[in-house]
Amino acid sequence: MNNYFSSTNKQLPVLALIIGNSRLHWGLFIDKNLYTTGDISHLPISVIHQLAAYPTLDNWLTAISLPSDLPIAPDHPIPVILASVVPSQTAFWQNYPHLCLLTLADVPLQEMYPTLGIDRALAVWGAGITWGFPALVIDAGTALTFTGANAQKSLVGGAILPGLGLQFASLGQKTGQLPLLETGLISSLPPRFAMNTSRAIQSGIIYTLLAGIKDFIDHWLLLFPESKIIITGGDSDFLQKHLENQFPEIGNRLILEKNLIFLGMREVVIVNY
Ligand SMILES: Nc1ncnc2c1ncn2[C@@H]1O[C@H](COP(=O)(O)OP(=O)(O)O)[C@@H](O)[C@H]1O
Ligand SMILES: CC(C)(COP(=O)(O)O)[C@@H](O)C(=O)NCCC(=O)O
Ligand SMILES: [K+]
Repeated sequence: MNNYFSSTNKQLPVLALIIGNSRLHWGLFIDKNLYTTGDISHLPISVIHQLAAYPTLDNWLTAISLPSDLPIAPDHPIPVILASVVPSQTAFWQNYPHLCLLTLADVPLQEMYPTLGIDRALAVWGAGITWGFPALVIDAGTALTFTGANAQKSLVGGAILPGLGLQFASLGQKTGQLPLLETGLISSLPPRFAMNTSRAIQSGIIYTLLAGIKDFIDHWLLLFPESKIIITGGDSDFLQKHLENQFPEIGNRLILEKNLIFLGMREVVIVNY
């Protein structure tokens, strides 16, 4: 791990970046605490090269909308901890000074398989450390993933399926006459047996997704009845709200934590150095 992250610098600000398949999620740690977060589009390579050449706070202020009143000097270099599941994006960051690129080797979870996503490893580790093991994480991002760990802090495994937005996009893009719908525009659940095309798509995708999530949770709880279940990702508010309505006994035990992966990053890098 980069020397910058050694104990002498532990009071300094650190920017944590998670590169997902849809967006870049950033979180600024100051003094080991998550100070502020945001979600933005992937940064263009030109901006990343500029940041690598001048990695100072004032350059970061123009690249992402950090608060302007931070307790950090404008010429202070900002170290970056990066967790990426998009290799083409990871490559753009290789020359950033003070870069800490997280890999599975940084996560103390046992029995991981080599191609497990670093986001999933960090999320389930963060969940277990914060709420206790066993833990099941549901990450409702571009892909929707289930990732479980047992009381021995070993990966039990999980599942991957297209996320809510990707399910709408696949119907909108791969068919001749279905509209492209967006999750953000759905204010209420459709009738299950719908009488127009948009509501029929919403019904099909949302009710099968909610039922599928319930089924995975039921199976997990047969194995680990006392497990905590944490939901995160861009569609987590939407899914939690509707799971709560449809299946109150499951909805009520779901913990919603939008910053779950940052909690994992904090555990594996920030608090230990
Ligand atoms: N402003 C937004 N841009 C993109 N997706 C969004 C936005 N707000 C909510 N979402 C939802 O978030 C999902 C993507 O989740 P996110 O956790 O951001 O993905 P990833 O981590 O894979 O990049 C999409 O399915 C979409 O429905
Ligand atoms: C499953 C994922 C695509 C999820 O990514 P996301 O939806 O958060 O962008 C990512 O964790 C990944 O590429 N995983 C590698 C395969 C695996 O975890 O088994
Ligand atoms: K995800």
